[in-house]
Amino acid sequence: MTLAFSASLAARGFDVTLDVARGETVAILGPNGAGKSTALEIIAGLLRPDSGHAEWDGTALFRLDGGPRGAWLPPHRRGVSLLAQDALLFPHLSALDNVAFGPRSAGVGTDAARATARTWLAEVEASDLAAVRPGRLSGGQAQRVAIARALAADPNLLLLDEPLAALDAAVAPTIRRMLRRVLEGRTAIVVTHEVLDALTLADRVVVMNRGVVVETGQTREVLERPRHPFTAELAGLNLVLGTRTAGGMAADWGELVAPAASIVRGAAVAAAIRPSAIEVSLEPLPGRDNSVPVTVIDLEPRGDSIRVRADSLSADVSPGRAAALDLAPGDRVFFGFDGEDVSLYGSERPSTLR
Ligand SMILES: Nc1ncnc2c1ncn2[C@@H]1O[C@H](COP(=O)(O)OP(=O)(O)OP(=O)(O)O)[C@@H](O)[C@H]1O
Repeated sequence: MTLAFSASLAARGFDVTLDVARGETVAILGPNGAGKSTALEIIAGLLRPDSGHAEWDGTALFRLDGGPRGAWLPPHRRGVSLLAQDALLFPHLSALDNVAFGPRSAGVGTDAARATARTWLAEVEASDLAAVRPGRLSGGQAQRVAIARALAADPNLLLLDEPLAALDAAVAPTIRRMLRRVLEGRTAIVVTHEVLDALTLADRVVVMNRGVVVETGQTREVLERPRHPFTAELAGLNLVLGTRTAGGMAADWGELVAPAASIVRGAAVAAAIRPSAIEVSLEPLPGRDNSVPVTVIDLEPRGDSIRVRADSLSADVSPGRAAALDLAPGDRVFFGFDGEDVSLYGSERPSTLR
């Protein structure tokens, strides 16, 4: 591991261990207040944890575990560049000089620093903005310049805190594509609460909630086969935990029909079901492999569909279907889906939860 990090900070309920390998992009995914920014601030050296240690390639960034070998490297000596959520550009400097600021601070001469800055502006497809002052940049343009500025410091480790959150929906995809290219082969941690960012930018994902890591692994594997209810919620999937039976699985609220030939009976299993695969009906659905009686808890508009949250599962229906069913909280209805709509897998992830 290139970065080995472990820290706790009681005031923020934060207790996290994570690693990043050289050339790897790791996404930290989680809701507001999960501790994602706290992790970046501690790694960058802006915040001191109560205890813990972090090493980069064997060199201590900090070691606060007591004893005589304590260490605390100041932020500018860590080789870490943090693009914070509120990355402000210097208003009185052109985009080029904003990007040249890092190399200049490191002692590089003006011309050489500007040459470096031009390279990084080109890297983020913003060469044409070199002479423009920040006040005249759009949100997307300013973010390109801020990313170039973070890269121009030539960090070993790049930390990006919600790099796409402040951007218009129309601009985010082009910046996301640019970031994907820029991050290729770089060692980086990207904080996000968007599953799409994790899927497009990260090799591995660390899911956090309330200051702790709840799940980690290869991005696609974690998001398609969540083991933790919280990850399933982020991924927009129903997660059912239970035990493998002959025909599928036993959940605490009943039996689910699902194919999964390779999992032995009695094993702890998880099932993921897309809400859009579930049919909602006022009557039992004998034609479907599964017809689960549920109680509606609430209805929530989601894009062009309505999410029907029930006690055990959630289903997405069209607004027309929701109106036809005249659904309301407390209603008893049936959720129908077939075995082939259920993705069944072992619920343990022993090797990747590090
Ligand atoms: N400056 C601060 N002083 C004290 N507590 C803080 C401070 N900043 C954050 N916290 C608390 O620390 C916890 C973790 O917050 P943090 O900002 O790291 O979460 P986050 O996952 O980055 O959330 P967001 O997505 O909202 O940025 C929260 O309980 C938060 O209230």
